[in-house]
Amino acid sequence: MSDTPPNRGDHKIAVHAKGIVKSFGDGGSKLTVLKGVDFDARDGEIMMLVGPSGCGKTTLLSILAGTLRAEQGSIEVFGRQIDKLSNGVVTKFRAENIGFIFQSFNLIPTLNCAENVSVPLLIQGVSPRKAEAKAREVLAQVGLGERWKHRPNQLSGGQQQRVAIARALVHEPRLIICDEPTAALDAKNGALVMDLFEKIARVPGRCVIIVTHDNRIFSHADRIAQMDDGKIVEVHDVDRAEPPVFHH
Ligand SMILES: Nc1ncnc2c1ncn2[C@@H]1O[C@H](COP(=O)(O)OP(=O)(O)OP(=O)(O)O)[C@@H](O)[C@H]1O
Repeated sequence: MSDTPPNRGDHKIAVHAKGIVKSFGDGGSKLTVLKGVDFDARDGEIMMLVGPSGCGKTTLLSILAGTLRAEQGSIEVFGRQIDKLSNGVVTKFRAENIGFIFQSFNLIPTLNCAENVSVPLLIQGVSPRKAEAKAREVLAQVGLGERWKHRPNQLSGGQQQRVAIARALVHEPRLIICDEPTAALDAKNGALVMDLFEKIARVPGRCVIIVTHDNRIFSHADRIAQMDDGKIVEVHDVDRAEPPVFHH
């Protein structure tokens, strides 16, 4: 696509969210989860988002990915203001530009791994044969080359998580948004996946945003935003040699 990320200060900004407010429910049961979130992620970086359970991280990710609408605030993704787009246009924008890895994997149980991973390519009109070949290539990159014919229920939780990661990466989206991508992974596979994210994020025009509680992966971040009670309270630059420790 032709949108160019805007420059802010010395950095190109891939994602710029300002004043995001989001509530669930109404009347007496109304819960305001995001209370004016300002959040930036730069072009070419891995940005992590941490914070206590229930502080609004997943809600913010869903709004950045355009799967949930904010009540107030603006969101630019690679220079495109997605909060102003109609549902249909946002869905198309997401399909072309965003890979979303959900906490719950959301794999289709009746499809095998390669078919699951092919879905974003098929949506873009790639032929099934080409889509499956590309899907198998990406499955091999996440260490599941031999398992492409398995159905999700024939895989462990960690293997399913890697299939979900392959599906989010297969169409080479510019923005990858991940909710706890390493939660079900052992150290070896967690490192494999993070290496892959690093390769992706470092390419200009790309960006990876990760919500995580996994302090084993903090050293892979360029910056870490800390969230509390519906707001970003601090943003740290990461010292690779001495990644920060957060307590939840
Ligand atoms: N669809 C919804 N309807 C009502 N309440 C919701 C909905 N989605 C989230 N919430 C509430 O919003 C709050 C924030 O949830 P969210 O999932 O964003 O938190 P989180 O920081 O990602 O938590 P965790 O680290 O436990 O995943 C929680 O109190 C949750 O119960």
